[in-house]
Order: sequence, then C-alpha cells, then structure tokens
Amino acid sequence: MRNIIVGTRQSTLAVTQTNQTIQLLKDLCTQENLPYTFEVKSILTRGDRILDVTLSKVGGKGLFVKEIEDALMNGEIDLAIHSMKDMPFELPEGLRIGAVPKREDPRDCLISKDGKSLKDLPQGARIGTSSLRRAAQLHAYRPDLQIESLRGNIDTRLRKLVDEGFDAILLAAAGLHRMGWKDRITEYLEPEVCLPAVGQGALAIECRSDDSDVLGLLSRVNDAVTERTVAAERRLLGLLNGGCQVPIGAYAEIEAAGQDAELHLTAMVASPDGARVLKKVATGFDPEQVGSEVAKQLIELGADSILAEARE
Ligand SMILES: NCc1[nH]cc(CCC(=O)O)c1CC(=O)O
Repeated sequence: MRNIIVGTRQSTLAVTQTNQTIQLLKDLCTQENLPYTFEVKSILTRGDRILDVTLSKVGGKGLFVKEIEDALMNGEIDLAIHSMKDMPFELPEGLRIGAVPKREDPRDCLISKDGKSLKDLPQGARIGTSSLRRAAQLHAYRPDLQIESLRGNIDTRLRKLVDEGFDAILLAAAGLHRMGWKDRITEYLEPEVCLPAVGQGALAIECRSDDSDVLGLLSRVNDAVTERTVAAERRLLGLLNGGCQVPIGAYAEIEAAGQDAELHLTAMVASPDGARVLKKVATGFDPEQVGSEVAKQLIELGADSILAEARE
C-alpha cells in the first residue's frame, strides 16, 4: 500500500478541484483494486499571499505554482492538481504533467446583477474583470462598457459584484461549475465573442517524472481529446511567449469523430484597449503543428508588437 500525498493551494476552488480529482482516483483504485490511499496537504503560495497586487506586475502565472513544484521536487508531496491556465509553459526539470482529465466548460461567462445579458446591459455599465484578455474582447464587442479592476478568488469576486456595485463581472464557467455555482451564471460567452484563456477549463495533474507508480495511475484518468486540444493551445502560448499575463485567447476543438480527428484552433491577440484584435484559425492533425501555424500567422499580422506593448 502506498499513501499518495496531494498538495493543494488553499483557495476554495483549488481545494474543491483537488478533492474532486482525488475522488476520481479513489474510484479508479476501488474498481481496479489498486494499492493506493490519498492524503491532502495544503500549501500557501506566494500568489495567494499577494492576491491584491496586480499579478502581472509581480511575476504572473508562476506564482501559484512555484511553491507547489518545490514541494513536489523535494518529496513533500507526490502529486498536485492545477488549473491548466495557471500553468507556465515550461515545467521544471524532473516534473511533468502526468494527466489532463476531461475538460470542463472552457467558456467565460457573465454574472450580472439584474440578469441582463451582455447585449442588454445599459450604456456605460460597470463591468469587473482584471483579465486583459477579457477586457480587450469585451471592449471590442461593447466599446461603451466601463471595465474596472476586480481581483481575488472566485468567491471574493462574486462578493465584490454586490459589494462594489458592478453591473456584471466575468469569470470562467469551469470554476463556477466545479464549485456547484452554475445557477449564478447569467450568460455563457461563446468563443466568437470572448476566446477563453489557453487551457481554460482543463486541469493539469503534475508529478515527478520518475514516479512510475503515480504516472501509471494518472495515465488512467487522462483524456486524449483534452490533451491534444490543450497541447495545441499551449504550443501557441509558448511561441507567442505568453507566459506572463497578456491578452491572448485560444480555443482548440476536435470534431465529434473522436481523439484522432482533425483539430481546429482559433486564437487572438489584442491590444489591452481592444482597439486592435488579431484573430487566426488553423486546422490539422498534429497539435504542435496547428499551434505553430496559428502563432506564425498572428506574428505575421503584428502580434509581437501588440504583445510587447501590453507587457510594458
Ligand atoms: N484566473 C484564475 C483562475 N484560474 C483558474 C480558474 C478557473 C477556471 C479554469 O480552471 O480554467 C480561475 C478563475 C477564473 O478565471 O474565473
């Protein structure tokens, strides 16, 4: 019998998705009579300690992941469940993503105070979001809306919708679904209106590259379709150097035919004010190649200069 120690951040979403994934693994172990037990260990990350500061200014995505990865490498924990969209493009030596389970809803959604859809919000309505990607696309769709900063974990943001008098806020549907808060959602935003973040809705289960027990177990909860689509999106992100918080959106889909079918990737790069929005689509079988193709086309259109500006 081996006890697998699972590290998690302390946010309610992190704890929830960790517990849900452990349940999936436990069910598998029961069904197949596998000799593993699981224990949760909570870890305080720098990102959680400084949630109120502009994340892009203090180091971006990696902040939520660094302490967890240190704990994986020194053997304090054996496994960690991250939101894929919080994962930096490159993993440290010795660690790998052992599984990408089936993706939750990848879309962003609108939670509005009076149940009004994005189209029907009053002129100049105040919308809360701190994502440059969401702000840029919202601005391109409804230039009259007033976009204001909104930080914190999803529970904090839902509270601020009321406390800070926003007309609406934007969040990822996946987080709300996992928390059991689907009924708070007013409207799902289709990718044509708001392309999600790379990897949004997917989880990454990270472990040590040499932990064959854990790798064997994780391979059983991997979803090949999610793995391929996320690989295309992350390839694009890597080539556009999108490691920090930049206005990049991407979404890959595979036709119903299944995991070996053709993959479509749509991606966009926007100036933070939404005045310039570049969008490209590519189709193919190899995720890496489709990701590279879209990245190349966006760079030809001038994505590099927009991203350089956004990083300043
Ligand atoms: N930016 C933080 C973050 N990281 C992951 C999710 C949940 C959605 C997901 O797992 O993709 C969220 C909240 C949000 O963007 O609303």
